[in-house]
Amino acid sequence: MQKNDLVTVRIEDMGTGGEGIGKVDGCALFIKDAIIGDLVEAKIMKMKKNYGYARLMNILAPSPARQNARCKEARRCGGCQIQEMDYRQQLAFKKGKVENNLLRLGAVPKEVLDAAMEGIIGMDEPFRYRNKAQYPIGRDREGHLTAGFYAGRTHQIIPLPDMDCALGAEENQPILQEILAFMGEYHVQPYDEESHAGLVRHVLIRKGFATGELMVCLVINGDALPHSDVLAERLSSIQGMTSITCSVNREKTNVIMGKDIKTIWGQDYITDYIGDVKFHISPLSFYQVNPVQTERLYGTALEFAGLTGKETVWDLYCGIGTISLFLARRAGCVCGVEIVPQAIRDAKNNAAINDISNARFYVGKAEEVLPGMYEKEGVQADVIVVDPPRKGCEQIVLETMVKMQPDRIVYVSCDPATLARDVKYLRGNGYELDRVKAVDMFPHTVHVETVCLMSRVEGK
Ligand SMILES: C[S@@+](CC[C@H](N)C(=O)[O-])C[C@H]1O[C@@H](n2cnc3c(N)ncnc32)[C@H](O)[C@@H]1O
Repeated sequence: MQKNDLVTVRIEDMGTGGEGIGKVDGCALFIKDAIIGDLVEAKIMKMKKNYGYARLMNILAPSPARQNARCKEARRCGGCQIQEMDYRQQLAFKKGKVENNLLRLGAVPKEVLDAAMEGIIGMDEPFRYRNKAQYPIGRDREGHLTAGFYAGRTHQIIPLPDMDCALGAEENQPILQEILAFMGEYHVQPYDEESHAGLVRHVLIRKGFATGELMVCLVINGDALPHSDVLAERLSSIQGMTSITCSVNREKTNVIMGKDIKTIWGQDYITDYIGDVKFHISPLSFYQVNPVQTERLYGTALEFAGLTGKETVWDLYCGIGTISLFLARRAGCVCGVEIVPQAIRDAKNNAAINDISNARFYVGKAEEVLPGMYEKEGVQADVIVVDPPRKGCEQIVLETMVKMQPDRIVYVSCDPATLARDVKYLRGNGYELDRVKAVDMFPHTVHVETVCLMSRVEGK
């Protein structure tokens, strides 16, 4: 096989990026937009020794799992990878991914996994789940103002079909339309990356799903937005509008938000709830993007933690303290550790607005704070919750957790491969995998979140 060859391939698996994988002459081919069960014609784009990349040319026989994407730009937009796959099949694919990693990388015996696996929590309505959207603003090929998304691996803006993303809130559409109309009328220029000229770079929209409150933040390459009072008047008539701000970003950078936030109208934050915990969210705050599934994810973590009201809980990699505060009302005390100082400031503020006084938060690396406090102060835990970034827990964090001998470790993970690696270590050091539940936080993407309960085995 060589470049430009046309081949016929049956798709048998899917890669981590959602690309279909099929074999020709024993050689694996990765084909974007092909899904398990498709028979496709593909054109070879690049060949390595044992694998290659091919472009989908024709679907010769569609997979029974294939469906029409709701968004007509689903293939070009980097946001969704598997929108053309039936939702039940997406869930089965994600559950399988978690199981395969635990079996193969985690060396969990099949009978242990079968007893522990409790399935995957999907969404009843897997669209319009995102409470946050960030749209680059620019011009389309004809020179019209547009909001859209970047085509895969480029900074070329593809206009959003009808200014609407199927995963975002319905309010995003009238907000974007109002902003673009305003910019046209008052000759406010969109930012141009190449010349570093123009003003409006991005529009951030957030919605509190529990409160209906809306936030709009325009990221600008300047100190002020001209005629901002006119825009504020127009946007504030949209039901739920609570906060209109500008974020000043004059840097030549791919980082979207600038740190200087100026309020144009209303408050500089919106309020939302996860369960009965209240959060103040400002333009720069981290906040989970799928609130419906977040509540289910944290509910699972809470259930697995098995709290009676007396326990000392450590919540490592705690972000703005969402899990910590969710657990605090049912625990003796909770200690959160997080590397980002602003997130810890938000966590403390969120504890205060909820009258939660049994949560303490520490800024620092989990791999330094936890071992340091264990060695110096002999801190203990009944339950440890970890929700690390994709790379999983540092070895020293795992070692310290084992030394602390909590009864239960609740591991919340966004990467099944590093989860499996860490489960393997914990199983080899006195803990057993008792319960596993996957949660689909991001329908139509390849991502999957997992919650595991590891319980201490007596006598080990
Ligand atoms: C997957 S997020 C979890 C956030 C939080 N549990 C939540 O649900 O909102 C991982 C968090 O770990 C933080 N982080 C990354 N590396 C860290 C480290 N070495 N020590 C402590 N926190 C870290 C990140 O800033 C991020 O907030």
